[in-house]
Amino acid sequence: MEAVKKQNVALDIKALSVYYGTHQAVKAVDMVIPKNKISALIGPSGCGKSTFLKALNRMHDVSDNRQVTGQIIYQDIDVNTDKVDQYLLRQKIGMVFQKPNPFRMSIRRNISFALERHGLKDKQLLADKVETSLKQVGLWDEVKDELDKSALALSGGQQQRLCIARVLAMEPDIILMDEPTSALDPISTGKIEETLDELKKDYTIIMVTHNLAQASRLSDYTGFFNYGELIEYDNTAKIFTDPAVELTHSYITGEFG
Ligand SMILES: Nc1ncnc2c1ncn2[C@@H]1O[C@H](COP(=O)(O)OP(=O)(O)OP(=O)(O)O)[C@@H](O)[C@H]1O
Repeated sequence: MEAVKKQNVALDIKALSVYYGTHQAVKAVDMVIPKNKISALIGPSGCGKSTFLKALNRMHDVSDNRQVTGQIIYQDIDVNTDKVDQYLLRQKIGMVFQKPNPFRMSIRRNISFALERHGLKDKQLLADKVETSLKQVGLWDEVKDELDKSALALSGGQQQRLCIARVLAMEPDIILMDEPTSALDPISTGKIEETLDELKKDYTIIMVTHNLAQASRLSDYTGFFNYGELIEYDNTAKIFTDPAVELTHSYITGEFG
């Protein structure tokens, strides 16, 4: 991949390894992730994509016999150290999971809850935040008249867009997504893809996907993982048409996986 200018780097990952006990699930990954682009992470089941993604905002509970070594440079700081407040880090590097996980609360509260806990009290500001973030995910028109209804009454696709809106309300720089559409129908998937395409103007998105067609139509860059190693990371068009490594070609063409 061509060098990325420093001001365009969202994350500079150096020799990142993750261990579950003695099992090394991620093996010394180096990766420079460009800002305001969508990067897709692909590879066969169990190759360490989710483990890698979770390490980026320190979701691994080290007390659980896990170890994460290496550096994750975000805004000139290595965030893979205990000195960094994980709570603040997760605001700046938010996460959306495979299965929509809205809080058991109203649509409005799903967005405002964390903001209120952060001390935002002004009702008008809170209302503005709810509206803006729901508009960003294209959900506002669908829910504006029922903001006090339970979020659990929404469809799966709407719930996932609400979860994305909830992350956006915290004003992150980077959004991590672990197979964000794999539990959704094709229409909801299409809406989320449209949303992500729109969001990348302002946010860096790093997304694990099993869906190669999705990676190829949506992402700017693609990283191929195998057995915990990053085999290659490059422009998506290059990975899908002319990868540097034969193994990537075999995976893309469905020879294994
Ligand atoms: N909580 C855990 N404890 C122990 N080993 C784990 C744990 N989670 C994952 N692993 C192991 O780490 C390796 C990588 O798993 P991971 O879920 O990161 O892969 P993946 O590429 O995201 O897989 P998939 O595409 O199936 O979701 C696998 O060998 C898996 O068995």
